[in-house]
Amino acid sequence: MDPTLEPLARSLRQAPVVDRDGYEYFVHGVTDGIPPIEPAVLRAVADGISERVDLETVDKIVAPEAMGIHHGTALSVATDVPLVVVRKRSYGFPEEVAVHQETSYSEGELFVNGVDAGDRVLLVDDVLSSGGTIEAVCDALEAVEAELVDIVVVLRRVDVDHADVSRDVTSLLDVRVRDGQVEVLE
Ligand SMILES: O=P(O)(O)OC[C@H]1O[C@H](OP(=O)(O)OP(=O)(O)O)[C@H](O)[C@@H]1O
Ligand SMILES: Nc1ncnc2[nH]cnc12
Repeated sequence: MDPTLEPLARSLRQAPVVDRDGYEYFVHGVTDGIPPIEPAVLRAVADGISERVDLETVDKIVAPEAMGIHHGTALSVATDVPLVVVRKRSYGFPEEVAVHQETSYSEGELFVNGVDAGDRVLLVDDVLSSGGTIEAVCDALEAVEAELVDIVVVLRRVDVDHADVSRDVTSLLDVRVRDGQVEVLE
């Protein structure tokens, strides 16, 4: 494992796991903003993404609300690449693209504004579970004719079926929940 990600891995192993209608949901600063996320972990995530993607080739970082925002922000501050937040609220702008989002435990609408045709985009999110969120945002980016440079998530759940994810997704760490605890794969 990337040694800079060791503190993140250690804290993940301590994360409480709660039941959301049968879905084992872990609660961690990366995915929930609670317990508090250490600045060193935020930096390690931003550094980890920067090491895996050539940010020189990216015009905009796109992050879905809510839990993509702190990672997108840390990366934007570190790289000077502008950040676009995909919102769960419509603004009614003529160029707005709405897509349906289905996660492992919820569904709703997502609204993309602020991405233009030809923009080279890096999509960043906290966690890939079913992949419904990533797929929905990618569909919206395709609709506005943005160029998707890469998709990076901090965590990929390998214990949830994401067979329907049609794009390559890079993760900093792969995790699963076993016996009520988060396991980090080496
Ligand atoms: O791979 P998936 O099954 O789509 O799950 C991953 C998504 O679920 C969570 O978002 P959620 O919409 O729950 O909202 P939040 O970020 O506001 O907590 C998380 O932040 C990801 O965006
Ligand atoms: N906080 C979380 N824990 C586990 N799986 C998730 N999928 C989306 N958010 C998650």
